[in-house]
Amino acid sequence: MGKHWGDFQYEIYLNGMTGAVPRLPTDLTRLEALVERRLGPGPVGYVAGSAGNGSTALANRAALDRRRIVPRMLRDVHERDLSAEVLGRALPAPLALAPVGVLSIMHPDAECAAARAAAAQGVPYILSSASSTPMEQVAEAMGDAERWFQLYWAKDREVTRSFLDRAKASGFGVLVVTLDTPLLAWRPRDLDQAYLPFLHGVGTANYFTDPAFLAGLAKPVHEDLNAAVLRFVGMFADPGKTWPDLAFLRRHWDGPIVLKGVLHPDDALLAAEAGMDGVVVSNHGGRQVAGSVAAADALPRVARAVGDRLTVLFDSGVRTGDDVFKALALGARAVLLGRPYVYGLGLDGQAGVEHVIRCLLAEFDLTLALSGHATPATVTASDLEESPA
Ligand SMILES: Cc1cc2nc3c(=O)[nH]c(=O)nc-3n(C[C@H](O)[C@H](O)[C@H](O)COP(=O)(O)O)c2cc1C
Ligand SMILES: CCCCC(=O)C(=O)O
Repeated sequence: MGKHWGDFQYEIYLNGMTGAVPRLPTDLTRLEALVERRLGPGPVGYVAGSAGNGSTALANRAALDRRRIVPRMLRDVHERDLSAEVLGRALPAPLALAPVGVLSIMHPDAECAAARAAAAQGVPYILSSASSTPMEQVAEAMGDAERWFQLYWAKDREVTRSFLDRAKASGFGVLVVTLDTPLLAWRPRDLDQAYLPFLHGVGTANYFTDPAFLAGLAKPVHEDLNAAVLRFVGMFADPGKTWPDLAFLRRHWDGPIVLKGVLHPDDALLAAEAGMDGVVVSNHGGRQVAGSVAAADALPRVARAVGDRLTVLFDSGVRTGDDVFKALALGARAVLLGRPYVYGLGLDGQAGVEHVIRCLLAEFDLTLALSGHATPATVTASDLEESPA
């Protein structure tokens, strides 16, 4: 039997009774305001911000809020097991930390702290290509814990191939290829603050330590940072890529490949035909296409289209345990969590990320039980109803 994540609530109550109040709020939607007070509008604006007027991020929330759980009673939820099999891996819960770049703007221990927190809780950590720490260092911080690598599919084939080789050698088992960021979207909050970390060489660590990337520079990075940044900006992604190009990745990666940023059912079918193992139904947390379909609205259509052919994962807007429940009911096998863990990192480093993971899974465990389920596997579409708009 798995551990009961919900028991975390008693730990918090007992700590509180002995005078040790929890350091961070347990309602994760309160973290953003706290971290903004601590770190200021530039970094937090970058994390919290989204594309255009923010309509997609709002739609992500609305699509989850509109769906309501219809709890069932008297179904023996005394013993519960949150574990889930995802891409051949036994996970303690249907959760992974989403790939988020440039974490050094939140905390000096950056990706290593987030990765250690994920490892301590047994949750897979997905390292961004755009991390502020080289992948080898993050891997070392994680011991043998479950880690996945997110690829920004570079224009330069040699850099892509080198990233895959390095990720493999560093023990990353699943490749997550992000498709929705061939260009950076129009992001007014960052534009108005003139804040883009990459232009200062932040979030470029994997590139600036890569032999294939460095081979394209006339001078070492420390002698001409501008040239290095320009090379990064010009090649980190490739708007010219099309579906047949996936054959290259399939040839060079033995493990599971998951395509992140799929919203149209036809794209999910193309992913299956290209020999991929899964998709993440995601609109990048509303950061790419303003006016896009909400991720939770796209999810059931994608899940229905692919059936058992692909593993369907979900992110964009998950903030609570009931959101995790709803995503599973809409057809996801597991969810990725983005901004909340980044705020936890900004507020309290590794401990802050662990706090966020434990709160989310405690709330999920209790929601599951109180809705009549002892395991995520029994949650289906019939557990939800859509409230009238
Ligand atoms: C600051 C920030 C940086 C991100 N960087 C990446 C990245 O490097 N690669 C990627 O695939 N997704 C990236 N994402 C998107 C997340 O992986 C994820 O899709 C999104 O945050 C999920 O939405 P949520 O924040 O509402 O949970 C980033 C998101 C944020 C907020
Ligand atoms: C250069 C890639 C940007 C990182 C990212 O994915 C985001 O800010 O959403």
